[in-house]
Amino acid sequence: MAASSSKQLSRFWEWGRNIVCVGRNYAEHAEEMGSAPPAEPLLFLKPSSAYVREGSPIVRPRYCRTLHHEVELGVVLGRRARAVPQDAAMQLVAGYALCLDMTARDTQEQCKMKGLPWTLAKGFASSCPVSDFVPKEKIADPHKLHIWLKVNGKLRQEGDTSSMIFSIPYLISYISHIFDLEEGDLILTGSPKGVGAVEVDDEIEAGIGDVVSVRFKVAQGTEPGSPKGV
Ligand SMILES: O=C(O)/C=C/C(=O)CC(=O)C(=O)O
Ligand SMILES: [Mg+2]
Repeated sequence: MAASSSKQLSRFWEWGRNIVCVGRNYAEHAEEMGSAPPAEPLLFLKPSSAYVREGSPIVRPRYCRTLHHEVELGVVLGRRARAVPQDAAMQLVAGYALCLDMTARDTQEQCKMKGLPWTLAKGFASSCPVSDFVPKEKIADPHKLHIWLKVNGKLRQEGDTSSMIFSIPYLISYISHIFDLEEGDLILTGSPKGVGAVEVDDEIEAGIGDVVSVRFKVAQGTEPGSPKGV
């Protein structure tokens, strides 16, 4: 199948595509979480309904008391990838996006203690805010990007993608040997250190250098029927 053009992929989040997340891909973030850096990529998924765009709020689920920000570089696939060797992986990339891996940290701690998957902590509605699509031609080297995040104007997180434990071609190749990646899929490549809590009415601003930035407000979820099992 031919690769999609940047124009076709500019609204990748509307396609209902997969969101594949990489955890503990920065040693200093693994350390701040009290976790060891992984020997192999740690993967989890968010549902495509987790996407949220500027103009809509990030909604803290009712079952969450400690909602954390994680700023991450997102990689958007331009075509299907199955068992791709590392040296061919970058040809499948269409572009990038600034992404937030919003995390119900208290729920995640409960899940970790009970040996449960992280879905409730990582996959709730609006847990994946994304920026505009950045075509790959605009990024000279995705492993030399400064990603940053402010809360109410105060710098909370910054990191350089050169510090990733597993590179983008390694991740694409690794994931594509487990399941097919599809055109429009998004890979969140992990958070640098400095994750922290946000409160209702806070404003998050985050970006990739001066290439792209986004702003989101935090709101309280009001849906009844919150999970009680965690
Ligand atoms: O190690 C932990 O307790 C938590 C790790 C994460 O939440 C993983 C990520 O999402 C990440 O590193 O970006
Ligand atoms: Mg993350």
